[in-house]
Amino acid sequence: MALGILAINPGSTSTKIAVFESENLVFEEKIAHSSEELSKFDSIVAQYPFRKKLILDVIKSRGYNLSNLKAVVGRGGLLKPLEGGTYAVNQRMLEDLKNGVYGEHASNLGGILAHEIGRELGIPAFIVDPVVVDELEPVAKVTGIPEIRRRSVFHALNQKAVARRLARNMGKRYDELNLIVAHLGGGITVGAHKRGRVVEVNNGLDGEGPFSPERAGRLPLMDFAKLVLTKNLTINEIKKMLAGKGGLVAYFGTNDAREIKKMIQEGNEEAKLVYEAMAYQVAREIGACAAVLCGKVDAVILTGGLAHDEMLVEWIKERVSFIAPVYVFPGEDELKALAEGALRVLAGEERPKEYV
Ligand SMILES: Nc1ncnc2c1ncn2[C@@H]1O[C@H](COP(=O)(O)OP(=O)(O)OP(=O)(O)O)[C@@H](O)[C@H]1O
Ligand SMILES: CCCC(=O)O
Repeated sequence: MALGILAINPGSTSTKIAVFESENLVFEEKIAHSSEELSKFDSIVAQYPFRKKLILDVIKSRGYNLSNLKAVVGRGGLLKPLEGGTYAVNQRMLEDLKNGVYGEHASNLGGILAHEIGRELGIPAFIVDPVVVDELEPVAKVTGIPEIRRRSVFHALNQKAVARRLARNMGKRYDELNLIVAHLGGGITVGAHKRGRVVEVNNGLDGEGPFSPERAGRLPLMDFAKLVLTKNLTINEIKKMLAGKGGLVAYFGTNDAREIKKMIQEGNEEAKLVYEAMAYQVAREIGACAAVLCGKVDAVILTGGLAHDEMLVEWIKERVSFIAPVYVFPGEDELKALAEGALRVLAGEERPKEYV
C-alpha cells in the first residue's frame, strides 16, 4: 500500500510543499513570498494561518484526496541543540516553536503546520534534521566573550542531503569525505562537513557569515552597537534588521535575486557591487571552512535557490576553485529528504526520536 506523505518546507522567502506516495513524488509546488507580503506579520509564528491556507489551497487545486495521507512532515525549526534524525512533534516541541524559546525562523512553522494539519486529519506529524542539528567541535563554540557561545543554526536538512547525494555520485560514503557545503538561499550558511559531521558552520540567523537576500550577516560590532543606540532599537527591531530586513532587502527592498539581476542588466552599478559582495563573502566563508578542514577538502558544493544564478556561481568559483572541485546543485533536496525521514519511521525502519 502506498504511504501518502505531505512534506512542508517553510523557508524565509517561500513555502515549498510536496506530496509523495511512498518514495514517488505525486506533485510539488513552491509558493514564493515577497518581503512586502511577509512584512505585514509582526512575528514568524503569526504567519501560520496565512501559510496553512496557501498549503491547503494548493492541495485542493491539485485535486489530491487528503484521506490518502498517512503522515505530515515539516522542516524543523529552532529548538534546543539536537542530534540529526526524525522527531515526532510533541507538545513540548510545539511550545518551544510557538514561543520562539530558541529564536524565530520560518522553519519553526514546519513543526507547527505539520502538527495542525496532522491533527485535523488524525495522522502523525514529524520533523527531520532541524536547523539546530549540532555537531560543532568544542573549539568552534568558543568566542572572545565568555558569556557568549556560538551555536549551530544552519540548513542542516539540505546541506546533509546534497552532501550525501554527491558522495553517492562519487561512489563513496558521506562519512569518508571532507566537504564544504554552501547553501545559498534566503539565508546563507556554509558548513565544513568532516567525515559526515558538520564541525563548523556559520549561524545563518544571528549575524554570522555572509550577508544574504534577507540577512545582514557578519557586521563590524562597534558600528552595529552605535547604530542600535543611535536608533534606540528594540530587540524585535534588531532581530528583523539581522534576519528579514537585512542583506539585499535592506539595499533594494526585495529578497528576489532575479530582480537584482534585472537591475544589474539595466546598468545599476550599486546592485552589481552589492550582489558581487555577497558572492565575495560566500567565497571568504568557504576559505575559512577549508582552513578548518586543514586544506583536506574533497569537494565544494554550492546549493540553494541562488545557485541557479550562473553569474553568482562563477564569481564564487573564481575565488574557491583552487581549494577543490566545485559542484553545483541548484535548489534543494529538502522535500524529498523530509519525506524519506517520515517514510523510515512509517516503514518501521527507524523509531521516531522524542524531543524532551
Ligand atoms: N533562477 C534563479 N536565479 C537567481 N536567483 C534565484 C533563482 N531562483 C531562485 N532564486 C533566488 O534564490 C533565493 C531563494 O532561495 P531558496 O528558495 O533556497 O530560499 P528559501 O528556501 O526561501 O530560504 P532558505 O533557503 O534560507 O530556507 C531568492 O533570493 C530567489 O530570488
Ligand atoms: C536557520 C538556519 C537556516 C537559515 O539560515 O535560514
